[in-house]
Amino acid sequence: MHVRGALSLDFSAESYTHPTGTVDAGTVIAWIDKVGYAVAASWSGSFVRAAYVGNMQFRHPVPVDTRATVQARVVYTEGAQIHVQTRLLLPEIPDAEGRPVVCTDCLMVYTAEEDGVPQDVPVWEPATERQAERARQAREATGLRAEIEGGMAAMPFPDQVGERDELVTLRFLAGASHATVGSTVRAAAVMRWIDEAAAVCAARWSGTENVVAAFAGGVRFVETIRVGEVVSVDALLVHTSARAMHVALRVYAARRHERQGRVVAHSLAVMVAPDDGRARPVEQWEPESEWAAGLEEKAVELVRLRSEAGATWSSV
Ligand SMILES: CC(=O)SCCNC(=O)CCNC(=O)[C@H](O)C(C)(C)COP(=O)(O)OP(=O)(O)OC[C@H]1O[C@@H](n2cnc3c(N)ncnc32)[C@H](O)[C@@H]1OP(=O)(O)O
Repeated sequence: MHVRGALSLDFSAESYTHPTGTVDAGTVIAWIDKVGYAVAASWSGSFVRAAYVGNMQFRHPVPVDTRATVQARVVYTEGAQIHVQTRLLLPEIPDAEGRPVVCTDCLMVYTAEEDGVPQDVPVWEPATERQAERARQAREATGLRAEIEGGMAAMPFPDQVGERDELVTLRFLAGASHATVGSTVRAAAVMRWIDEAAAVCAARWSGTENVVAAFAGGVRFVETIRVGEVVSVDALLVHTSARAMHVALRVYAARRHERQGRVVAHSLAVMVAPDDGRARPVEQWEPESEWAAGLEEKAVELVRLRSEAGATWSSV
């Protein structure tokens, strides 16, 4: 049955493009964005742009050559914004209750635009109690998100790091294959670059090639990136717990003849080195300067706030 404002699509990754046997977070996010985008665009009847990609707890790996279903539905609208709840499940793999295992879920916020100008969208009217509850949660999450975003923007990245600090910068050229309508780069492409930079940073620190994202703390897109621009992603290790690495991420874009990039997005990720399906212990990192200690404290608090926001969201 077709429900307006909702869509479900199936995906599968092949083993020759994913030699580790499981699907990377960048690909998973690209699938989720495809379905979320389609739902938001069909709801608004216009072009939409991702303004925010919510927190994702990656609870279960997605194996290659296995059907993965992404479901998305509108849960709230406000002016030009469309809030879309998404989740990825594996119909062929049952959880403890015999239902398809849910690998991750996430809230996406899209803005409807016409020639770069935000356009109000038809109002989403909840028809059931559960829909009303989800709309209420989305409305409330807006306030918490603003608090988190303020904290992210205030996180100072250092100009220079110490010897024991792990800072990785990856650079990409935004190409036509990364673009959406209007020659700006898709959210999913930025998310993939962020995941790749976080993975290299965590791999270097842990000394193991196989690292995966256990948690991706939402991405706030501050500005658009245009095709042809040079995109740099800074990934900085800011905290270790016994088995996990917190990585702060900042994305810059610059026209190719410019040296100084502008900040276009920021995020936080929790990476682990899995061994037989469980995270294994990692070497501990200690902040060696005042700024590093400040950054660590802030990052841990933000990941906690973000995890809480995600947990509240997924409980309905
Ligand atoms: C949908 C997708 O799968 S996208 C693809 C990319 N990601 C993946 O494939 C990962 C899929 N998930 C998995 O395979 C498993 O959940 C694993 C390997 C990540 C983790 O397995 P477990 O060891 O059982 O997970 P567990 O919940 O104990 O967490 C491991 C560590 O990460 C930390 N961690 C996980 N999520 C968070 C979070 N949101 N905030 C802070 N720390 C976190 C835990 O605290 C723990 O560290 P600690 O022991 O130092 O406290």
